[in-house]
Amino acid sequence: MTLQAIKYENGTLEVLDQLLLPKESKYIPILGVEDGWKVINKMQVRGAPAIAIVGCLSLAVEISKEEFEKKKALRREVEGKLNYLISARPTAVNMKQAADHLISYINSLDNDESVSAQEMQARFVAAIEAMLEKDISDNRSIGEFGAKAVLNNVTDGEQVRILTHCNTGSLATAYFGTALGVVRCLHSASRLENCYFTETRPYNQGARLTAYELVHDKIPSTLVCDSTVAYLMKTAQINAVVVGADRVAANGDTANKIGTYQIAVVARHHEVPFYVAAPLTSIDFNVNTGDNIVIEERPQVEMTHINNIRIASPGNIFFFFLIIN
Ligand SMILES: CSC[C@@H](O)[C@@H](O)C(=O)COP(=O)(O)O
Repeated sequence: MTLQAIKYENGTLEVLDQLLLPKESKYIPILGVEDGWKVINKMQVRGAPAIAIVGCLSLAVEISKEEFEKKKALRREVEGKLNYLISARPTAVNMKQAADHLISYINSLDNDESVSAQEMQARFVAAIEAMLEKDISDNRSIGEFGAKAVLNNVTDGEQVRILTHCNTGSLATAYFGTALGVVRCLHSASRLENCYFTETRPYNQGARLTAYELVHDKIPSTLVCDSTVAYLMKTAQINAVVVGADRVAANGDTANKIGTYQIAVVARHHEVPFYVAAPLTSIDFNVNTGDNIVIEERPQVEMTHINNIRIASPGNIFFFFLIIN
């Protein structure tokens, strides 16, 4: 059975509610942009590439239902709604890149006098639908390149131990994944001894989602506490750390799930190669360095509660770790 977090067919969209996983597999119908914005903002769908795909597909669903007599009206609606979707989660750049690309595409269709309003609508929806296929083929390439890069540092035939953080698999993308795609490729080449993955507080994308995917694919793996990473590197002979990215600045600085930085520092200390596996759509050439990446601030309840049960002592505490991306 294939793990399918995004189900789209002929203008109908459903997404797997990732907040309920692994306890429950429930799909949420997305009837338009407002629903798309909500599932992204509430993190029912998450992972930078999946955010962009679901955001854009929610727009495809909405405009497929409408009739446009004037091309300008379609262009205006598309532009406004894409800009709105970007605001759902600011750090992941993929939605912004997709919006820029689609806005310039719709402008070119608008300027082309041989294209009717109906044709413009159909072509625009087809361009969004193509994003799904493109993401899957990009992920497979990332997986292959990444596996090769990791294996370049080890002797012929040696099996490797990988550490990853957060969830970067089928649930975070259209399918296959970025960093987890590298793990999948190493496993199918019979070169993976074990994939260690962090629980990834506060939202436990590792414990809930990466665990779910690795068990599903029968990939040898071990869940570790976030605070185990330094000890693991000292004792478990990790061959490489592979993580995803929410946004990569022009100089290579990378923003990813909170905790990624400390893993990178520890990897450097232990001389373990550290790889960021990401598609070109995660690179933001408009931002020179990581200092200029807008970091998302999440509600403190995501840290103080698990499944609506308070785990932090109540009181007037200043919660420093509000920033989780
Ligand atoms: C292929 S997913 C890339 C990143 O988005 C991923 O590494 C990550 O940190 C996801 O964080 P999330 O906050 O769950 O959206």
